[in-house]
Amino acid sequence: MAAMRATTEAIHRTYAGEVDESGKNLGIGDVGIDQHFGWVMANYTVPRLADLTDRGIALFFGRIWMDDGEDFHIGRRHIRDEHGDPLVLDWRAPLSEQYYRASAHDRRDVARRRRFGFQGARLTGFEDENLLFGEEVASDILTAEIERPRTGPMRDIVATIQPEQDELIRREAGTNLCVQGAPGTGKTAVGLHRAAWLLYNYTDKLTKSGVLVVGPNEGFLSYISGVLPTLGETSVWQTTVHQLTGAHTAAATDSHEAALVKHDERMALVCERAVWGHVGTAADGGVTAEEGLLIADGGWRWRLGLNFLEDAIANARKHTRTYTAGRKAVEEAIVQGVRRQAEIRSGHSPDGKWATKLKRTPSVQAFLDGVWPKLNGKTVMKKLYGNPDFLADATRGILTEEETALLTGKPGRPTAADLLIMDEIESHLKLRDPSDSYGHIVIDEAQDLSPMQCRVIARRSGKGSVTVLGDLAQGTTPWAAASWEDQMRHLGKEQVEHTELTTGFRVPAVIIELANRVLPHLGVGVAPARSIRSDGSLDMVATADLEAGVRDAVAKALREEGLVGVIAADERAAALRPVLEGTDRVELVAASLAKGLEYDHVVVVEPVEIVEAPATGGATVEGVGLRHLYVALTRAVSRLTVVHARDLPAEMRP
Ligand SMILES: Nc1ncnc2c1ncn2[C@@H]1O[C@H](COP(=O)(O)OP(=O)(O)OP(=O)(O)O)[C@@H](O)[C@H]1O
Repeated sequence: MAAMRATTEAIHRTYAGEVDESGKNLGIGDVGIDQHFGWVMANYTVPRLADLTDRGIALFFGRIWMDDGEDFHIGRRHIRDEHGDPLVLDWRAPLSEQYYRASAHDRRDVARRRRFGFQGARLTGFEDENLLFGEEVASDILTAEIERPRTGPMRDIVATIQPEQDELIRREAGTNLCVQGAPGTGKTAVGLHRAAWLLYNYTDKLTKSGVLVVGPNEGFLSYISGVLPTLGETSVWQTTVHQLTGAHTAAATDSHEAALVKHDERMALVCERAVWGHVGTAADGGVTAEEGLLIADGGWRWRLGLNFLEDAIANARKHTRTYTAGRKAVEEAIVQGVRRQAEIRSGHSPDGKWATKLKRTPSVQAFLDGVWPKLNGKTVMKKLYGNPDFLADATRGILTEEETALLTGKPGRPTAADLLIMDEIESHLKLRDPSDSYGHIVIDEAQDLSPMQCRVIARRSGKGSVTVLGDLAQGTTPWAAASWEDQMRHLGKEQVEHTELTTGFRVPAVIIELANRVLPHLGVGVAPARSIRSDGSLDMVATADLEAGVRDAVAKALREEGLVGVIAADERAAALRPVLEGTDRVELVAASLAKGLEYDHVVVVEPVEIVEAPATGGATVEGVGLRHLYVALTRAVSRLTVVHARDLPAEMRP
């Protein structure tokens, strides 16, 4: 890599004089083609030099010997020798698939595979599998990697990607993938590595259209945000659902009941009717059968009949996708109608200037305003929330009267759900610019999205594909999905490959067994995780003084390496803050925010409080507390201590 860097530096030095710091061509040096070439080269070498920086991570982690005698190293990036021949293959290159997928049963022309163990850039060992002789080794290097103490944000797993994960990561770009997986089965890891694989293999298409990763909250994003950059991908935009839907700018909050209605999929129908319901008949435009529409055009007076106008409106309604385009189509039909009359009368066709003038004629504009009034999102929202008759018309047969009564708000001070409604309304008014949608979107914790949130994402996906990751058992929002088929429908994808992951990489068997007791009580038919880990420990501590119990548990946990996460019901977590103040390596997490995170040692505080706690915002959502507990119990990589002063919830008992 040092040699590759030196070559690139030399190229950069040769041409860098031809651009200034902003990358602008200074116009010095050779003229014409040569100058342009120099400019391109100088720009090209800048990101490449950044890419060739030694990050103190081993450049390779595997090697395969093929049946024909060739052998390859597999690593984080491509490395070539001075002749341009590959020394290390990028893990995303097609040939690397053989490294990840070959087995004694399905060798894929691989005779022998070697895994290297590293700490930083220091080689610590290697293990060989002679596939030709049918050897399959339970990898100590994989085990060590999984059990390694966590010191901070999530890391990449390129060195130890498992065959069933690799199979998902490398699905071709057009595939819409939906992955249901129990806690710790590597869903997030698969999603992020898939994003990197796609960008490498479909560079042209995807760097232009963009790849987006959507996560549930800021904490989760900062936990995962380092993975793609270590894989050399800095162009992926990572965002929370709230940022994507603009909810972070919301100025008001809905009651729980109002939010439920506003997030419901039936709201999409309400929005559709609220917009398209504005389309009237020719009579609304002041036209009668006797008179028709009279249009003054210089010295001429044209007349369009009622039937012609009704047909024009019906055609526009049928053939245009957006309301705004519909109005234009009627306007166009009027021009065409008059043009034909003019042609017959004068023998020649009037020009474009004439057409523009005709459209501006007061009678044409008045007709259009009556039949197809100009709208924008704000005016529709205002009418929906401010005009009871309009609201009743828009919701009739779709929502009940009680539900309709909950649809209130101030468009100037929208709630998070109002912004979804606004986005939906706008989608009927105007088509989104196709360049605003992403080539691929990875959606994590997708079970928590409401139908209306899914639809916002769908509109930003357009013709692009998605990787949808989640666990129905960890759904904790009031609108959490009950089925992946429905969720994918809301996301606008019809062709979907569904798959379920059950091998647990995070949580050791003793701990997952405890969590799996809770699973049958969550009302979802998903498969439990089977841990590949037989290590780990579980401690149940009954105490009379909860705070003292937590303090003790944390002190004990700190005797071991790694991060400690203390998870408690939201209110309890706030109360514990002063108790844990100033302790290094300890993070206090409210149960409602623990999703997606992991710690070497987890202390779960008073499970029964987590079960009883209302959902965020004070609402009571049936069963949500138990799901928060399930999430909390599945965050530990090595050790779990459950501290309780009250009885444990019945669902945790054997
Ligand atoms: N092949 C692997 N090699 C090493 N570590 C792995 C592998 N697959 C997953 N892991 C690790 O297992 C842990 C759990 O993975 P991840 O967070 O992706 O699971 P998840 O299914 O998203 O979990 P949750 O449902 O709890 O959010 C992570 O620390 C991840 O790095």
